[in-house]
Amino acid sequence: MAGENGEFSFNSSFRGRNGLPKIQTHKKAEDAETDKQICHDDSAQPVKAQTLDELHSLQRKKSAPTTPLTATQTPFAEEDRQKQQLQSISASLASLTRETGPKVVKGDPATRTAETPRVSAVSHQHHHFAPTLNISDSALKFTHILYNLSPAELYEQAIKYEKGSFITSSGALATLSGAKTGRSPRDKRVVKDETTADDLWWGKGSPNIEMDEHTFLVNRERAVDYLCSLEKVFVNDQFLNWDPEHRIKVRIVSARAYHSLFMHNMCIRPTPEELENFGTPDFTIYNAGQFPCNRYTHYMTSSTSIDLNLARREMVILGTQYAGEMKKGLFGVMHYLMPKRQILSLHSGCNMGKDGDVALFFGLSGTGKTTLSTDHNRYLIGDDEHCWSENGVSNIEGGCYAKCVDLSREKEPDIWNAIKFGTVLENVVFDEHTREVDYSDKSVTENTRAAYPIEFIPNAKIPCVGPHPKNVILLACDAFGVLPPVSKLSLAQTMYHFISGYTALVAGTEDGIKEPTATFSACFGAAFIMLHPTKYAAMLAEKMQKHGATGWLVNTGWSGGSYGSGNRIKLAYTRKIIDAIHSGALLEANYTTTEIFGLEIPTEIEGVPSEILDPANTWSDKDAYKDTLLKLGGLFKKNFEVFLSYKIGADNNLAEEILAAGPTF
Ligand SMILES: Nc1ncnc2c1ncn2[C@@H]1O[C@H](COP(=O)(O)OP(=O)(O)O)[C@@H](O)[C@H]1O
Ligand SMILES: C=C(OP(=O)(O)O)C(=O)O
Ligand SMILES: [Ca+2]
Ligand SMILES: [Mn+2]
Repeated sequence: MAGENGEFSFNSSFRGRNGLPKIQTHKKAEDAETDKQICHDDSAQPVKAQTLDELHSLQRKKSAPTTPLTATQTPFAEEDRQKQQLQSISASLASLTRETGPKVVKGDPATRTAETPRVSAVSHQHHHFAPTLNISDSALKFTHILYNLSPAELYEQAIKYEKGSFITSSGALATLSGAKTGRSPRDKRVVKDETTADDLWWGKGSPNIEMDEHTFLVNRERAVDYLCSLEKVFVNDQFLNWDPEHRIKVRIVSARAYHSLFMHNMCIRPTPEELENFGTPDFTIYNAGQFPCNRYTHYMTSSTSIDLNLARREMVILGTQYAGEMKKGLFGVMHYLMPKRQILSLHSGCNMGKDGDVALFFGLSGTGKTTLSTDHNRYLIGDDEHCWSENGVSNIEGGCYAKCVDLSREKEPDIWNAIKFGTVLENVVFDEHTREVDYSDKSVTENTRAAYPIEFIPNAKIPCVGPHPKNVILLACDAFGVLPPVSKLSLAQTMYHFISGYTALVAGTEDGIKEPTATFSACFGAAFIMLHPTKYAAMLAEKMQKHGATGWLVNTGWSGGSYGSGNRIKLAYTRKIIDAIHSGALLEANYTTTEIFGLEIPTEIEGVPSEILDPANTWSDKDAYKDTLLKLGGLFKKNFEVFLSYKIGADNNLAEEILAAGPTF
């Protein structure tokens, strides 16, 4: 109701002429009876606290011990275990040139009591080396360790201490990744030593830019010194790979709650029991994100450096806070460790039908792995990184990392609904007051992202493992608009397109890409593979043959013209195409063969207009179509030249067949 001065208020009639009604302090006699039925403020038990501090201390209680103490486990054993854990963290953070590990203590420095923290766990380590004169200042201070905090605790840390952290209307934690909003592949370095010199893929086309051991140690020291100089660091101990036989233990040391929550979501979360018995990690990341590398350091070409040392089983991150760097960095490690065990690592999404039919979705960034593997009618095994072993497929990760640009509830409901409490939302724009996210707003970056635990998808398959794949779908986002929406591939064609790894890089995921650019990225993930592409290709061919998987090429890119004149194929059509692959219907369809690429294309698919199945039909300018087709064919041929001299598999027949499976003209 509007008041005299036009101001708006509720219930203005409730107010007396002179403002608020008077409070009655004396009970009237007739009120006494009804009074007994009214629950009074003081009728409940008083709280068992004498002071406000005491009251607050009642609010929180320690988690119950997760592993019941057995006869052989005394409380002292528990203390020993805690000691070992802190010693292990201290060792992880050790300077390589001064004292051993720093004095670490668990807990938030903001909530510590006035007395000196108890560090019995670690300080005795220093005593092996009698107190020396060259002890440094850093040895005198404590580094507080925030160890495997829960999402709720990480939210509080982020909101209290990290600028740009906010809770959105759906409960997700919005955060900014800083100056870098995508990966920096040109700043990745790998230590070349006696082993890796022979094992890894180096040179033209390889993502492995070399650095020497010494320079790695320089950067490691820089990162560790930075982290130890902080009052507190976050430590996550987690797993990679849902295949229990080939599980890898990873430790992530980072400076930001954002990074800790991101990895909490993306890696496999240990149960409390698994965490108690975690022991020594197999691999450690030092993420000193906001701290740059030194450009006077050998091999450094910018202020960003992501350094991998396989012998030390360590990775150092300097000068980028983009969290995807950690996830994809570990993926690189798996691309080395798994093939050594005869397990194929895959840059693919993966899902499974009700009848147990598994499909893999290979593709570079932005081609649809996450979108298409998240399918309401199928079980999600994972959206991005998998292993294919003798046991079948397993997800490497414990979460998904979805693009949010133009995200819509209607088109991608499962991803939309996964953006809730616990999810990290990177670089999105939201309303200051309502905290509603505007997914169409690209003011910060095109590469807005959501990282959530896989169980936020309702039909996730937990544990994230499945039988051998039936369909291998290669996704390409063709910005030229000449690749058919779907083609059935022979094994040789599958290998040809797998090794080629064609797509158009769309703006966002990699730093510096502003408009779609044709790229070839071997194995649909050259930025992450460690061995020569033919090693992975040979393993894929062997596995597909052995398990009778069918290969498909799906263009999720343009139709009816190139980028600029045509349009991106409707997601609804791509989903229908994928449905027909899963159901087996597409295997039964009639096919014709295209010119130049020699691709077999179906004439009909339920729910998809037949005329779009052959791109030749969709271009109004037929000459432009042919020219563009030849242009792309030429790019494929040129790209494949470097692979001509390589042998694939045991005999060389496959290599010849593969070459013949490419464009011919
Ligand atoms: N026809 C289509 N098929 C797949 N994705 C599409 C299609 N049209 C538009 N998109 C959009 O393209 C993006 C695909 O990205 P994403 O699934 O995250 O790729 P990846 O996981 O391979 O990096 C999503 O934002 C999706 O909404
Ligand atoms: C995290 C990434 O994955 P994708 O874009 O393939 O989902 C990335 O490439 O940085
Ligand atoms: Ca993805
Ligand atoms: Mn990916």
